[in-house]
Amino acid sequence: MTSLINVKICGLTDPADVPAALFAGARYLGFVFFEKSPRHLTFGDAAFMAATVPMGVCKVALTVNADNAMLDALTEQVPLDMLQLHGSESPERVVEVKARYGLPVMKAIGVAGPEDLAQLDEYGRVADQLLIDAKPPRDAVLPGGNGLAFDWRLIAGRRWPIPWMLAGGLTPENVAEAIALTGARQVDVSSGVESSRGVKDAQLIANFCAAALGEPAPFFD
Ligand SMILES: O=C(O)c1ccccc1NCC(=O)[C@H](O)[C@H](O)COP(=O)(O)O
Repeated sequence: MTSLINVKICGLTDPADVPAALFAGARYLGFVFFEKSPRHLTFGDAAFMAATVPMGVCKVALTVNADNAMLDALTEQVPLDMLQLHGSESPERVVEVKARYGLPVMKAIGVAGPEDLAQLDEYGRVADQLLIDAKPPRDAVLPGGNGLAFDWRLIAGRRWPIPWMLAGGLTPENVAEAIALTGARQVDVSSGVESSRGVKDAQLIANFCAAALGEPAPFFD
């Protein structure tokens, strides 16, 4: 039976992370292009990993306030299926990026309180998908990938204009509850499937996907 939940494993850093995520059933793989991140990839490394991803699995490039020169080089050198804009890109910039690269755009929105929810409708008019993440702390180095959750009750029962993904502090232990509470049909994880910062763990990836998909987790010896 096909599961109704799509999982995105974000911040793959090792070529072995690709088969680990695919075996676990992930439908989206995220590659980070942000130099301050422990998950940052060169275009060459990302292209090598992306070449091993079968059709039907979405290769997502995550960028932060990237300019056209950076995105031109990225899209020329790495085969991609989606761009994730994880900075303070305006709705106008989302429209521009969609038109220039012809790729679907997922806009990340940081949520900490009810005041952050108005922008969901605004970006819902221009993006192809939304990624609803925890707003980073004021002094955070990274705008995402911090392993922090937000209060899921803020978005429980919400009506969504476009497909969306729940992110932020998800783990194998809490993802089923997060899905039940928010009604998310897509979930994203990075820190929650790492053995140390920036290092993905095949068992944790399997545990996360199994918990999200409502299946028993396989055990790797
Ligand atoms: O993951 C990063 O290093 C990163 C760096 C810069 C901007 C965004 C980043 N990650 C964004 C993601 O899509 C993460 O998967 C999402 O924030 C959830 O992360 P986590 O809370 O660690 O599961």
